[in-house]
Amino acid sequence: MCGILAIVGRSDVGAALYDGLTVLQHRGQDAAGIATVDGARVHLHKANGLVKDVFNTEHMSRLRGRIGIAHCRYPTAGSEGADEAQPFWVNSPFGIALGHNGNLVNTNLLRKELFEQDRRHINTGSDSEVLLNVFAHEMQNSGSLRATAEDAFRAVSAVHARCIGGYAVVTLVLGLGVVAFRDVHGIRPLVLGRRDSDDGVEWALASESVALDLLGFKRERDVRPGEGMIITEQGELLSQQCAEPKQHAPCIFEYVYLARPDSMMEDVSVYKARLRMGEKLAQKILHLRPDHDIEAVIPIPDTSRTAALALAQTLDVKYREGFVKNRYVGRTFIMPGQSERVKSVRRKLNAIELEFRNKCVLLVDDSIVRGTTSRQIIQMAREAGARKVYLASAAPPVRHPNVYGIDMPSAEEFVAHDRSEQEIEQLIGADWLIYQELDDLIWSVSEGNDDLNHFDTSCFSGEYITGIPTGYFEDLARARADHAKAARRVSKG
Ligand SMILES: O=P(O)(O)OC[C@H]1O[C@H](OP(=O)(O)OP(=O)(O)O)[C@H](O)[C@@H]1O
Ligand SMILES: NC(=O)CC[C@H](N)C(=O)O
Ligand SMILES: [Mg+2]
Repeated sequence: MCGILAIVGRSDVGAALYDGLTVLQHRGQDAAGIATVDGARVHLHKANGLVKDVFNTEHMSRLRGRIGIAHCRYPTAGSEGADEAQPFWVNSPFGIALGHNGNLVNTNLLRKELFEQDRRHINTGSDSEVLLNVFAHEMQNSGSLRATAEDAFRAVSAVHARCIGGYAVVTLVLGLGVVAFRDVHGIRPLVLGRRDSDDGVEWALASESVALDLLGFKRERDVRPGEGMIITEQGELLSQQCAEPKQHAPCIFEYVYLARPDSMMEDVSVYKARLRMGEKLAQKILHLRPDHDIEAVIPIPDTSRTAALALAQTLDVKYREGFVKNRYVGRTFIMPGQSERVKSVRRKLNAIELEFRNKCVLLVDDSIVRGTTSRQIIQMAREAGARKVYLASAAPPVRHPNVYGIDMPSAEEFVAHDRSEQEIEQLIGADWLIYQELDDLIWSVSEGNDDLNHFDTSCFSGEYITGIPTGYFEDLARARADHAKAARRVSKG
């Protein structure tokens, strides 16, 4: 779930794009990039690494211009290499740069079509490069000498007709401005913000509203599923629906784990949704064991904190910070390799013994995916002297791959794959394991917005709203399972 950002300002935007990326860092830790337009020139810098390591003063001084886009990457397709960092760039037609959050499921077919019909060469394994070339080809089809808004809306319509999957996209089109769009189901997020400066109105688009907050933009609204949005170089905002309305289905995992709690998505506060998840989970616990013996509720930092707090309050049990997080270690789940993830849990979290000794504790996590975190954390709680260790997950068991922008490609890697809850409980070594019900999770989010009642819940339910081409899951697992990534790293030396 990469982070994307675009700004059409009245003065240089390089520094603002950098700052905005730093608060989207939790969405992608592998690579980062910024592209700006400076007159008739595009300046682009991208590389592997965290935002703070990718850009130095010299790079920033070259990123001139009052229009730009930015990206931080968490790969879901192709390799982890620097050549697949974003924004991607094509010089024909017009000069177009693109940043993409999401994942396409018909990349192979598109790749073939681009080569055989559209005569375009794709240089990497990235689905985003394919998406850019579909958009560029459709822009080229217009035959215009200069890019127009009509051409761009037509190209967005064609992208919606050709591309299947999850995508929130920001592009820079030289001579026109920023063109942004979201897939027809609105699986991946994109929000618009406005800032009034002395020189006129300025616009920003971001994966999460937290980036708008930081930069002083007021959140206006989410980009609609299937909508095309253009902010011209002159700062005019144009919008058009570029696809027939389909079932709106934002990714529910954004609310569980991906997004920052201080973000608003689809007019729902992520923080409040997580509080409701905690309340629902507590109700389930009280229903199953009205006379439970839980003495303390302890979150597994960071993301589960909010849900754990509400859970403790609803249970009327003490909330305790039993694990301290090393603030210099990033998110473990979005690291590319399993051995790295395993090592990181220990490096990241340390137990405060006092909070565990002789106690019956309920640990809370937002989700259990591969079980990397829970297995180790339960063991740490026991080593710290806990009498009993229960574990509650604010999300239901993850049993199916995610194909829309979260790197969960292979069901066999999930601890819940082909296992009952009781078997998982045993495997991770918990005395009791409680999962959220899917209906309760859906309620927790939809309660924040009356118009929102459907979500992409594929990794819990196995239902894929876009339909999935035959053979896709097999290809995905073959290309992106942990062992495949490890083999790629070895062969690269
Ligand atoms: O079952 P697993 O495969 O371990 O995945 C789930 C864990 O990974 C995430 O934490 P992460 O460390 O990535 O980020 P956080 O600090 O935001 O909680 C998530 O919050 C769970 O704790
Ligand atoms: N997580 C994402 O949004 C990934 C974007 C794109 N599929 C890539 O791999 O770069
Ligand atoms: Mg976590």
